Amino acid sequence: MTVLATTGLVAGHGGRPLLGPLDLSIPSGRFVCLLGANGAGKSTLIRTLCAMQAPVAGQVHLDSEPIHAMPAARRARRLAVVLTERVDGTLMRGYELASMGRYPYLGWAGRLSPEDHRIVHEALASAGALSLAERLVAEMSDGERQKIMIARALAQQPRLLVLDEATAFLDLPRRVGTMQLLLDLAHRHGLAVLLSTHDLELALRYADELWLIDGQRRLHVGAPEDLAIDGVLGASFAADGLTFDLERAELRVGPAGTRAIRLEGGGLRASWAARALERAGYVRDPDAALTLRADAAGYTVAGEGGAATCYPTLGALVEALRTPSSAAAFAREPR
Ligand SMILES: Nc1ncnc2c1ncn2[C@@H]1O[C@H](COP(=O)(O)OP(=O)(O)OP(=O)(O)O)[C@@H](O)[C@H]1O
Repeated sequence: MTVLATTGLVAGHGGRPLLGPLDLSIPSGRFVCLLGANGAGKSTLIRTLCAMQAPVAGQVHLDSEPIHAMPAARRARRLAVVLTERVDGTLMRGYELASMGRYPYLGWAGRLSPEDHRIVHEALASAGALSLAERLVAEMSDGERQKIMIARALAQQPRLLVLDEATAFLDLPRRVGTMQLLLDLAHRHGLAVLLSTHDLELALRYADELWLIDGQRRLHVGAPEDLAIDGVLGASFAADGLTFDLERAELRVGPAGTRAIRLEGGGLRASWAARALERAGYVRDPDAALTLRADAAGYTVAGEGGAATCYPTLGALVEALRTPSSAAAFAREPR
């Protein structure tokens, strides 16, 4: 079921178009990641989708209702937004801040019912923030505060959860944890989730769908794997001098290596040896005269003539390959 839909949406500032026209949609249960370079227009699009700014043209519908005309309280019961901006009310404790998510549901007295408290508790648990309930928000780390903000958003019981660079200040384990949480919220709880991020590799791994803004401010939509195979990902990053490695699903600075080497062996040692070779400026070529054998004995480099040198670690191998004298010696091995 479609939660968010746009028709002919043009997003921009002061009547000047930046992106669009866009026909986008997010059904319930889908986790979408919005990617694009600095200044591509991610925040502009997110703010427009969430009715925080007016569209230059077109419409945004939330549950089939035009979002820009929706009364704020009703919108807040369906849409929760997590921004990177610092929160006010830092004298609050975690529980109090999370419970603000219930405000759109409270009557004139503004009292939380036992049911509201249960929902706040559940939201804190889902966001992995129960242990932060009694902590002062002012004394929380960025990552801890982010968890409370996600708990507050969940306490709103939204159908659509939108996060603008919500993982930006988190360390890697917490970024991975947040991505997993967002995926679970979509797949297990049926939320439609939209996250803008610069984290390409995590987005590739976790998103059901990518919205990718390229250098010409065109928006490409598709499953991460389809955008990779179609070359859209590669083309989008080429302008920044980056190469998208299709085999390994990651970005690389500059072109692939120039010296050819044949890699023998299997398992973990060989796959990590492949990475190390790339770092040392080598490309794998099954017909190359130079060979690296990765096995339990170590990493053995040999020219066609048979003279071989064994290195105990990949660090030692890369160092040798990078040293001009030994690289030249390998190259001189008789063919
Ligand atoms: N209030 C504003 N008025 C006019 N132009 C703006 C305004 N806010 C942003 N812009 C411009 O719109 C463009 C897109 O900005 P936006 O913040 O949407 O990009 P972004 O993709 O979120 O970037 P970043 O990754 O750096 O956060 C930029 O050129 C920016 O200067």
